[in-house]
Amino acid sequence: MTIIAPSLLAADILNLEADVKMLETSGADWLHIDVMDGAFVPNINFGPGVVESLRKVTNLTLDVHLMIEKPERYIEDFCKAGADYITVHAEATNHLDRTLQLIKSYDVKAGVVLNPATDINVVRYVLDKLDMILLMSVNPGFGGQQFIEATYQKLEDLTNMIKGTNIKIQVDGGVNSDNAPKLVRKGATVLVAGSYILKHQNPKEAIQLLKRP
Ligand SMILES: O=C(CO)[C@H](O)[C@H](O)COP(=O)(O)O
Ligand SMILES: [Co+2]
Repeated sequence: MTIIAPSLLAADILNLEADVKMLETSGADWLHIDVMDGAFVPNINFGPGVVESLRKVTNLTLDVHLMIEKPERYIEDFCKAGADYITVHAEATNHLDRTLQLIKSYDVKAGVVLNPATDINVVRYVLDKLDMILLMSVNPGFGGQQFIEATYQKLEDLTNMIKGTNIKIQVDGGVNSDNAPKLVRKGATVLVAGSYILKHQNPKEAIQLLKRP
């Protein structure tokens, strides 16, 4: 069954707890928390304090997507705040292997994120340290962007590369009920969707449509 992770980037920040409860009752499996530093991406939002507050109000898996330069500086803070998964951009650190080891030292699940133009070969020699690989299907920094079609081929190539492992493949950016079935067919196991779910008039129906095989 595909895991659906609504992105809180599209939530009502002044009513975050209400949106979290609504997503729980609507069938969300995880919560995807986008963290942006205004340097790696041209936007700024949540820090570890928000993750800590979310941890107090939900038992859903907290999936933290770090869009920050040198993420190794903040791994301890996000692990202690209660993250279940932390994904770091391969493009944002000079020490990917060491950063993944650091995440795992806190007994938190570790993942690598690849921007649309980044080759999948950058994860080839760290597969043993990965619980998840996140393919960005938009350029990171903003919600509500259009899905990049080249993601399908990249996903197919990545699915072949990790065959025989338990690594999850997550796709993030412009995901909706039109592209979800093809993404799942090509190997995606976790779908992130912000605008599609949170701007839908019936988020429960939106989540069901994304889960449809
Ligand atoms: O990482 C992200 C942006 O950098 C978001 O998770 C992503 O854009 C989700 O939003 P949407 O589904 O609206 O595209
Ligand atoms: Co994201």
